[in-house]
Amino acid sequence: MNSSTKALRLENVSRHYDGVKAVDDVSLSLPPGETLALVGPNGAGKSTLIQLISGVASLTSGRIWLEDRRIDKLPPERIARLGIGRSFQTSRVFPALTVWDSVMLGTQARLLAEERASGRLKDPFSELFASLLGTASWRRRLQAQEAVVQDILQLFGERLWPRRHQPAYTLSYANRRRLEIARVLAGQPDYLLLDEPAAGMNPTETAELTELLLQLRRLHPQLGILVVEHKLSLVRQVADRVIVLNQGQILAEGDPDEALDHPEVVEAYLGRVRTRPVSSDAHLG
Ligand SMILES: Nc1ncnc2c1ncn2[C@@H]1O[C@H](COP(=O)(O)OP(=O)(O)OP(=O)(O)O)[C@@H](O)[C@H]1O
Repeated sequence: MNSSTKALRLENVSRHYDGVKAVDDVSLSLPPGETLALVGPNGAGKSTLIQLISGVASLTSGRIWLEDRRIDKLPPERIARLGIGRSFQTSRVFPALTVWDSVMLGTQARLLAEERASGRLKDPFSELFASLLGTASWRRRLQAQEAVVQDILQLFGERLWPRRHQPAYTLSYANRRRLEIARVLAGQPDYLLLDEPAAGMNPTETAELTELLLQLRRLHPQLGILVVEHKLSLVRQVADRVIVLNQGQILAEGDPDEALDHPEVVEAYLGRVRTRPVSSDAHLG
């Protein structure tokens, strides 16, 4: 979430699996500060696109850029250190770590990137000695990390803060999903990629998540968010722009109402042309 954020660009990106065109010649751009929602039926290629951007899957063809830097050949940890943080479709928290420690761990991505950029990257032994001796610089860094963790946990209201000393395995499903988002935010990414963050959440939890995303936008106006989501009430409230994927290709693009109510989109999902807008939480899957 630093001020020098650069645009994320996909140029003619494809990923094929044994003849299946999971993503087929997709070009898109996400500038800093924009929230872009990716919607489409099951199997449209949405998760694959997130896998490709985050380096978890490799491209069959095309290029991905962070401004003028090509990132599609980089491993996932390098991409994360460049400021692209992602959550997974199924929660990936470490069950035995406490909520606090899980989010603390998330602060490492940005820290490593900053130290590397400034040439102050510490080797593991000097790190260990600094922590054992409790040096002033080590204490300052710890305090800064703790302040980040506290701010992030408090974003989630009463959901995570009172549970900060509990191990993740004791959390409810919705809280584990919140924790995963908190851990990604702790890396202070410039881009946040969220894969179905509201999956499995009830309407109250979905409304809370919607409010959280709106609050994030207010607090971090430079943060670019790419959210894959089937729950259209959330999409309509948080997205500046929507891209509809179908069979790996872009079917429609525009502001939420324009894209979601496009007759071809409605027909692709519902098999008929509607005269009224797609209901707010129609499931496109
Ligand atoms: N690792 C893989 N190996 C083979 N096929 C894959 C792989 N990953 C994805 N696919 C195929 O690529 C297509 C797109 O899948 P993807 O998971 O990206 O869709 P999606 O839009 O995210 O769907 P959903 O909404 O159900 O999560 C599907 O046909 C899927 O079976």
